[in-house]
Amino acid sequence: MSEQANLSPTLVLGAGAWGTALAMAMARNGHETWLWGRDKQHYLQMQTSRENAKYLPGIAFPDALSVVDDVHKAIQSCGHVLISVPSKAFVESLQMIKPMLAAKTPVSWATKGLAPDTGELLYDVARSALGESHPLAVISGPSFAAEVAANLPTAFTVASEDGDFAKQLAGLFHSPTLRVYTTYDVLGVQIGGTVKNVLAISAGISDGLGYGANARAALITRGMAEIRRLAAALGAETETLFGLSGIGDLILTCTDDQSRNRQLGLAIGRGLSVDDAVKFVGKTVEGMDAAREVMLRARQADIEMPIVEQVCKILFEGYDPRESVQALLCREQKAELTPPVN
Ligand SMILES: NC(=O)C1=CN([C@@H]2O[C@H](COP(=O)(O)OP(=O)(O)OC[C@H]3O[C@@H](n4cnc5c(N)ncnc54)[C@H](O)[C@@H]3O)[C@@H](O)[C@H]2O)C=CC1
Ligand SMILES: O=C(CO)COP(=O)(O)O
Repeated sequence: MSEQANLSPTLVLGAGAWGTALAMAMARNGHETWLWGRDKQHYLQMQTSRENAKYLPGIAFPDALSVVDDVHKAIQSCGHVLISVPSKAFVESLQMIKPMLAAKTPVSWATKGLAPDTGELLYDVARSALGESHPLAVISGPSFAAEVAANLPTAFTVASEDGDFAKQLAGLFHSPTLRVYTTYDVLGVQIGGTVKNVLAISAGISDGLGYGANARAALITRGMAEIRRLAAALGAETETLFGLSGIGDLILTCTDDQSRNRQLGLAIGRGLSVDDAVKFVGKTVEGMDAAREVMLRARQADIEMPIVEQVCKILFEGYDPRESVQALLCREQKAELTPPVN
């Protein structure tokens, strides 16, 4: 993509919390931004009230943000599409835009997760669905939608193999309250953003059981070791995992109750069944699907991810969370670091 290409207007697909917050951030910078959600009633509400009362109540849309109804027309005339739907709707969104997308229109997404069932990285899914002509990018990092919408200081990362696209996309968001970094390591950014959701469930379970700060710190640190193992096996840069989309997002979601993944874990740890905990949270919890898919990728790569494995056992096999903690503690003694072999 050339440095002069124009990304404006951006069409944001998915009027949930994160799509809306990202649309507001771009529009606040004066970039024309179109927001589309699939629900007609929701569209009418946003159109009339100039806010997204369902997900981000009380925060007015900037003037440069328009809510659009005719998605087909919008896809044909936008300069860039940003997808912000849950991972289970990602493929469906690509299929919807594909027939209408102009040949080289850049596509980015803020979805965190893997493709359902196959565990494919969304970058690979998007590349094979859309072909080679579209610049692609992933947005990820420690960023709760409500804080971005409220204009609180935030930093996140844009990853693309196309450096010009990464720079221009980052530029749409960059502001005195939003620092946006770029990277070429799309693999590392996606792995960090996916696995941290599973680990946030584990941290929530531990806190819900009443275990202390030591246990939480151990889960974060050993969870990071699991992310590193998977990332290394798939060919990501280790450095990425020490950045915003790795350790940054892991800390955020494991420690703050705004995280829906952590909320699910807390509810399970406090004694709700998994089904009741899902109902209780009542929001998008990406770590549920991700747990299964991450485990699939770990088995394919023949690496150990014991915390993710225990989360899967609790979520899908009816394990008692206390038994899972015991299983983790009773693993054979291990070295954290062994001396280099000369
Ligand atoms: N909320 C947050 O703070 C952040 C969320 N994310 C990620 O962004 C993605 C979206 O999350 P949220 O916006 O928070 O979820 P949300 O639950 O607030 O909203 C999801 C939206 O997607 C819509 N949707 C579902 N299927 C759709 C389809 N097939 N076509 C069009 N729209 C569809 C829903 O109607 C809903 O409006 C997730 O992968 C999440 O992990 C990433 C960073 C921050
Ligand atoms: O990814 C997020 C913040 O970076 C949002 O986390 P939750 O999906 O757990 O709420």
